[in-house]
Amino acid sequence: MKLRVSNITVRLNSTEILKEVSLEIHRGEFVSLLGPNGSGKSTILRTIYGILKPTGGAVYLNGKELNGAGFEEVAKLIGYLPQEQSEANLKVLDVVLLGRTPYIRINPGKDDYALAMKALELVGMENFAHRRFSELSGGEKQKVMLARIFCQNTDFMLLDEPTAHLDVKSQLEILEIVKKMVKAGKSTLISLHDINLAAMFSDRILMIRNGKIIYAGTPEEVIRPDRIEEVFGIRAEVIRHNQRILVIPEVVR
Ligand SMILES: Nc1ncnc2c1ncn2[C@@H]1O[C@H](COP(=O)(O)OP(=O)(O)OP(=O)(O)O)[C@@H](O)[C@H]1O
Repeated sequence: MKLRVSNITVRLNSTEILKEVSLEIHRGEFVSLLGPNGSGKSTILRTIYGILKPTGGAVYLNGKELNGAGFEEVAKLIGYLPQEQSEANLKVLDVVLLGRTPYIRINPGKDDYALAMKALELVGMENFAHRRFSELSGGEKQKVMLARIFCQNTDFMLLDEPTAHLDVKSQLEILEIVKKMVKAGKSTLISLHDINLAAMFSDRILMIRNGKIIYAGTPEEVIRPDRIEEVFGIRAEVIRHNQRILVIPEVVR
């Protein structure tokens, strides 16, 4: 399992949003994209999934170019959690079952329902199975959307801000689930805003600014005060505590 993004350039409305971005993700890797608002994190994820077409470069999964592959083929290999949640007027269980779409021929079978319920249990939302998705809170919706990705059971997960809307315990629980899946052989590329969470869970971090990956490496290599200042425009102290990296931003005046 290897995902290779080779020199992709993306132009939207004649503005160059991504500039020759290259990256690789291997089996069993948890890789985070860190960067300020508008730096291009979602655009990278959307381009890998094939929603946006690059004007230059290409995306390869296991050596095969993804551009041109059919939706079903891609959806069996890659699960994509978008930033915005669908407001579909469906029951929670049916939203999760959408993750089984690439595998379902006519109607979902017993196994599909069982996998969807298991995924809901994984995110602690099994009691919400028969509620309307549109009536849930932001965090509850986020967990249901994650359950959908988990029951899609792909080798590769693209997660755009999976912890947005979640309380601190849920943030840790969700990233723990993803980490466990990664340890079991899956891979993930995650866009995150919380530098401390990224440092805690990532094998590697890609720092992006103005549509370019400018630093890449382990959290120890990348999370440094000078780099945080360059990428985010803030001063921060970086401390090591109990083998963890903690970033303490200075108050911006
Ligand atoms: N369809 C579009 N047309 C023109 N510009 C676009 C379009 N979609 C996105 N952009 C711009 O591309 C840039 C990158 O957006 P993107 O959503 O990838 O950033 P991001 O790093 O994910 O930001 P955030 O942290 O705020 O989610 C932004 O400046 C955005 O305004």
